[in-house]
Amino acid sequence: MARIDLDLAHAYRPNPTQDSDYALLPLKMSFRDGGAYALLGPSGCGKTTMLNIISGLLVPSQGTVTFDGRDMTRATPQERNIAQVFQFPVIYDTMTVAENLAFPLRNRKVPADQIKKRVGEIAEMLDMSGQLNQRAAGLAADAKQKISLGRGLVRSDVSAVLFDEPLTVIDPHLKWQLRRKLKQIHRELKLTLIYVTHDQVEALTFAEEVVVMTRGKAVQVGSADALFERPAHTFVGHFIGSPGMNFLSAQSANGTIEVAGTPLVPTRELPQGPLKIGIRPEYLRLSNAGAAGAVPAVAKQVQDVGTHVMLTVDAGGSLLKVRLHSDDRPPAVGDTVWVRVLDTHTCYYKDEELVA
Ligand SMILES: Nc1ncnc2c1ncn2[C@@H]1O[C@H](COP(=O)(O)OP(=O)(O)OP(=O)(O)O)[C@@H](O)[C@H]1O
Repeated sequence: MARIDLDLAHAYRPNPTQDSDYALLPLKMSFRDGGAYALLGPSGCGKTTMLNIISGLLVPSQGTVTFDGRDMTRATPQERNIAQVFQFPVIYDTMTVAENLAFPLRNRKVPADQIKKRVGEIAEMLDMSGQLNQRAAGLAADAKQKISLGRGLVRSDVSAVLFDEPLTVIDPHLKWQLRRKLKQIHRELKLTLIYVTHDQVEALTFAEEVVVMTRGKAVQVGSADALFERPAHTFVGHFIGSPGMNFLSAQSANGTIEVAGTPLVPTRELPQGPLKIGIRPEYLRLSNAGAAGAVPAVAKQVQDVGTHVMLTVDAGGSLLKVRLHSDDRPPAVGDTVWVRVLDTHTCYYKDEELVA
């Protein structure tokens, strides 16, 4: 296993001049030895480009990739000793499950008794012990993908295991099980794992640290908790959470902050000038008229989603989602309600970056 450091940028076209010419804008990032990471972001944000640069399938157009301080920028995937699991199964149909799992170890001339032991362990972790002697050809797509996962995880001497959307072909129920399984496997095997996905649930369940990417930029690297509580960029606020964070324009001057036409007293020291405040639907509370930190709003939609009621309100022209608590009385559409927009969970943004 290895610590992986990136200090690079990548453009697929020659002579990049503007930001949009880059698939990856200049970035510096470290992946800790033994850490579990997810690269999360919408289609086209640069996840696969970053993964291919780490694996050695792609040489960055500028900068370096180092493994434990050694320059690996131009090293092949074999020289980097990387295992990869792709979206679709890469296995040998004519071999049995056990032979497939053993293949990466046989290639490395690992002694037979060690192979047997390791294959047994991996099969057990993936609930495949009963299928070891079956031919891969007869198995369903998700069983085949489990073999691919197993082949990625079977060697304990790899620098890292890279996964590119590995659960795409798996049915939803099994997907849920496998996500948990991978997390458990990570705890047991302590391999460095880097996992690409555009699915936030997948990223947040699997990874200790999630790298959130948008338009060639890694905008935040953090735990699920940090991404939820303190999004470093408004994009992270929007992208993480269901629904995402609410944003309201605000104006800060001389110790007051005007939000949706209402002057409020901030509980924190804030920079002067135009700001955005961000507050999650889970933290936005209904309050009494005129309460500290609250603004008036008009109820636009009241939606019972089973576990809770989701209220949509219009506060000075901005629509906000409020997740009602069990003791809140849902208003009727058209009612004026007061919502507390300033509290300890409120985040403040200037030019889309978190400032307080
Ligand atoms: N071989 C290539 N040649 C030219 N441009 C490319 C190439 N591969 C990717 N790109 C561009 O680079 C940008 C980043 O693509 P990348 O595949 O890394 O994104 P992604 O986040 O993995 O997206 P997806 O989830 O759709 O795979 C996109 O604008 C894409 O069109």
